[in-house]
Amino acid sequence: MAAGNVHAVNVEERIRELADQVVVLRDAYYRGSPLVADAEYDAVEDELRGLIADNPELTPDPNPLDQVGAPAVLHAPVRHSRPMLSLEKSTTPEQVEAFFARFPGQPVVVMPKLDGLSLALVYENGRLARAVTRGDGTTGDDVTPLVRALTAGVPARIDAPGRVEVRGEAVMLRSTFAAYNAAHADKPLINPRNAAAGTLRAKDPATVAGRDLFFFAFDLDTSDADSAAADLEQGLSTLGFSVADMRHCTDAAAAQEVITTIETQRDQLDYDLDGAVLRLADRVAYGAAGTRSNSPRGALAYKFAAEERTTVLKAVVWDVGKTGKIAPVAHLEPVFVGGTTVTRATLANQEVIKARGIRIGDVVLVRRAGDVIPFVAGVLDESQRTGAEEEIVPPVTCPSCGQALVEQGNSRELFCVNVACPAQTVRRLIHWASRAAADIDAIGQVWIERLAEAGLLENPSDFYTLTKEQLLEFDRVGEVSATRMIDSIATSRAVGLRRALIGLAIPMASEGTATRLCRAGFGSLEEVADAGEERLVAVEDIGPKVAASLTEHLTRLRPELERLRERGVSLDVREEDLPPVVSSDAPLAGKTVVVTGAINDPRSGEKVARPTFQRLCEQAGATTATSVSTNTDYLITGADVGASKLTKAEKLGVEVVDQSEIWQQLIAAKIV
Ligand SMILES: NC(=O)c1ccc[n+]([C@@H]2O[C@H](COP(=O)([O-])OP(=O)(O)OC[C@H]3O[C@@H](n4cnc5c(N)ncnc54)[C@H](O)[C@@H]3O)[C@@H](O)[C@H]2O)c1
Ligand SMILES: [Zn+2]
Repeated sequence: MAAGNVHAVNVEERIRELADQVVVLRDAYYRGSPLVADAEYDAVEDELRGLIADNPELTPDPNPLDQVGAPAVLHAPVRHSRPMLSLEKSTTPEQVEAFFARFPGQPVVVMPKLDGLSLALVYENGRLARAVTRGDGTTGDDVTPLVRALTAGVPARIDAPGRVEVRGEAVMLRSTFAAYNAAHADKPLINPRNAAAGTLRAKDPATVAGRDLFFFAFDLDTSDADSAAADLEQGLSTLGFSVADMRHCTDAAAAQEVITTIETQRDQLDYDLDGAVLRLADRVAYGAAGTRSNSPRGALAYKFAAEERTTVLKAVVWDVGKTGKIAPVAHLEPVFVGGTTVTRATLANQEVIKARGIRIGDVVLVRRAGDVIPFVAGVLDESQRTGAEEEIVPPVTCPSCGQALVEQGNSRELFCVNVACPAQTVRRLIHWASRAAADIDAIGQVWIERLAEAGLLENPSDFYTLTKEQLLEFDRVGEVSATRMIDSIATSRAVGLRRALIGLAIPMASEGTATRLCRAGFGSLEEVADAGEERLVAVEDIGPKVAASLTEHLTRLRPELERLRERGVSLDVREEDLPPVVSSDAPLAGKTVVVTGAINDPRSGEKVARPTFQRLCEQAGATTATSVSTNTDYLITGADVGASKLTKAEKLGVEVVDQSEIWQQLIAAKIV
């Protein structure tokens, strides 16, 4: 038999196999229970597309790649005025260049490819008439009541005559997703996209209460051509929509730069995105470019690395933390996700493991998005189980010291309360030496473990009795490294109140707590230990639980504080931990501000780091906060501000102030 024939038969079979897989995977996905991660589904599509391109005569009929993925059931079908399509995908700069080459001279907007579900909002004479899902692209589901109840960013009225159709993406913000899962450990959502789709599939809005969504607009169609601007972004924002973050570009190089910016800023955004979208900025030009079987010609998607992948859960190790919390850590078959290779992920606590039904040996979905540590989001396809999977059994005694564990809170978190627990001892020593605390940078984790094992370290104060001679007795320690270690310890004696408090790892006391105590006028760690709960709760943002924990643990640590003092360690407040001296005519006195966007000094044009600018605002009398709340007076905006922060400010009635205005005040007050 000729080799060519074997090949042909195999290719034909493979194409059929892949096409069948696409149908099955899409069906499960659009029913709300995906069987694989998106990246794995995309790989199936890519292989199929590649084989069909090389063997056009073997194109399956029907070809699933020419269809828009559709949900199985439609409750209230509505036909779209024009099809809602998929997007052509690209992954290389050459493909971006080819897109620009197709439309010479046309300006293009580049925006995030939001990961939610698309919606069409139809307005008739200024009133929201219908909100419809994409469905199979031709016919979608009418989800108006759910959208009205749960989706922010969908105005009930707009100022435009006739029929106006606005399309965009309904997403669950990452902050909403995290808050919802924290409050519903027994019913966690798997990821924001699935959560958004599931929410708008609900039959009864009551069952999805708290699952708030946000609508970002990216498409506009008007019956009356003159009723909105030709520029897409301008048209949408004039009508009052939160527009997907669009940047105008006139050539491929500029677009590529924006794509890179979106990808690098991805972790700081409050929504999931799986790529960037390029699209003709002019609405008439976009319409005139027309469509292919399932995608518009005037747009192109650029795909980013996946933030979710599936892999095998090999084992679960219960890890003892510095406060005695015993947390389940997933050991995984290495997997590339969120830009790095992940081998460990958190499983949160025993309630979450139970709710997600995870077993050892399962193929699990791992999610690493934003600055959140990787976590195991669940098991997608239970039919892959072989029967050899094992239950995850929480320990009843401490894996380090053997003492019986205690359970705390609704999530039944496990704690070892033995203050002499060796694992906790080592964790606490490592924490004391870490950058945010004493910063003993010449002694790494491995050395701390070794020194603790040798009986030389038990408490942080023991660092300060170590001698060069003791260190030289260890293998592979020479004169140079021993001297470096001792010098590094000596430098750390200046640690001071704020960082020493961080270093002592008191349960519930955060870095913010330490900062606030310094600013509230506490002069030393002993003063905090002696203050009593009443004086502590008087400090802004310190509640009764934190105050009780501080008092209890600092009382217990009293002898340790004495030892630290005796060994020359400063526990007094440091200049840098105090609020800046504010002059009487400070322009921002008494104001609470949030800074967002890119900050530049208008005099030099140079970029200014956000913490530096915040410090300047503080010197002008302001208190800085990280997120907009009802307490915020001003949202100070730099360049490229995301729509979600602005909308939130608007909702809460917070005044939005451009950075230029603040710079003028800083300059006038001679702060800069
Ligand atoms: N896990 C699975 O088993 C599985 C199965 C099927 C599909 N999927 C996933 O679903 C997607 C399928 O592709 P698709 O056709 O639904 O969408 P697509 O990736 O082709 O993109 C089209 C969609 O992008 C959205 N979008 C977001 N931001 C946009 C913007 N700024 N401008 C225009 N559109 C924007 C719109 O909702 C639009 O419908 C892929 O991400 C795929 O991985 C996964
Ligand atoms: Zn223990």
